[in-house]
Amino acid sequence: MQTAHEVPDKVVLNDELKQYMDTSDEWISSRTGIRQRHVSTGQTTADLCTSVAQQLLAQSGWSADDLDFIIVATMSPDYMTPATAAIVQNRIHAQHAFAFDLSAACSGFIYGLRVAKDLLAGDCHRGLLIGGEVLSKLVDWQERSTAVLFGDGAGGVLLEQSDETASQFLASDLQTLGELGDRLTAGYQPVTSPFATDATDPHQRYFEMDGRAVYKFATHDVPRSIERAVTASSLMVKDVDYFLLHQANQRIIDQIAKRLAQPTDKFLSNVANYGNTSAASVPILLDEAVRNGTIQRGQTIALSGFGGGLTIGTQLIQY
Ligand SMILES: O=C(O)C1CCN(c2ccc(-c3cc(CO)ccc3Cl)cn2)CC1
Repeated sequence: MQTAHEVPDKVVLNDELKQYMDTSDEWISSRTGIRQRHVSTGQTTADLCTSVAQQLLAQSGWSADDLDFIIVATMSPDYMTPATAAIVQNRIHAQHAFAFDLSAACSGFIYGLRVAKDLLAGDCHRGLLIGGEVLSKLVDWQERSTAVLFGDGAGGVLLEQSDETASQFLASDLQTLGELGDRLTAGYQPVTSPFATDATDPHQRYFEMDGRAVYKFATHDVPRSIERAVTASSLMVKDVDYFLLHQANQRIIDQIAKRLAQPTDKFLSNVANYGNTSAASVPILLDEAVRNGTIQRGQTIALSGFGGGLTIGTQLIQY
């Protein structure tokens, strides 16, 4: 499993946000653990994902012609159509790959791992799964409760059909709580036409979040998802070497560690540097942990995403 990531060069420190809203480094860092985030100055989700795809091919030695599929997990695509994955497919000239986007917000990369695993169990031999976001275009930069939380970036993996890859994927647990969907919304597109007479949904294009509700959901339901995946893998929570959770908020990560009764040093974290990058957060964290040697071959890793939908996804892997 090759890993790679790409973030915009522009770094915005917490204190720089004081120019746009009433906030402070102290509030942001104490309540979220975030100290900075990378923000696009013009790069699109497709741009970031294309860079990740090019890195993955260069690292693996495979050519774009060898790819059977490209999946981009994103809640911030460049267009409704073409899919961001299709833009990437064109740019890297992966002429034999079918390409599609997957929309599951912060669980998108984990949902994508399940889809990719099933494709590789069939007639597909090689593919890319990339989580990519430019959330800065979905943020109301005057709304301090949400604007301080998010960042831009992309991360991904090149997966191949092999006995090793098949054995790497242990159990997964994917859940959607649609009844809580309105607790976290972004990118609403109202019905507009000469015939539109009914009142449209009050939601808007920018992020809106019931922080308390999403916080409670994350701290209650994510531990349960991890426990289901671990049990289904005939393992115990203590057998997991590292937990790579969606990087939304350090207090949430610490609370999940407490509920699982596991030491916090098993829970890798880079939320301080990137903020919440939704579908990109787990693959960025995975790539950094592989590159800095934290994650070693043979270790048991729990990958968990959670957020919009509301969704949860946990994938256990034997790295
Ligand atoms: O302490 C405070 O006042 C607030 C309390 C609420 N907080 C939250 C709450 C939820 C999220 C969040 C967001 C997403 C969206 O991708 C997904 C998953 C989560 Cl768990 C992030 N922060 C921030 C600090």
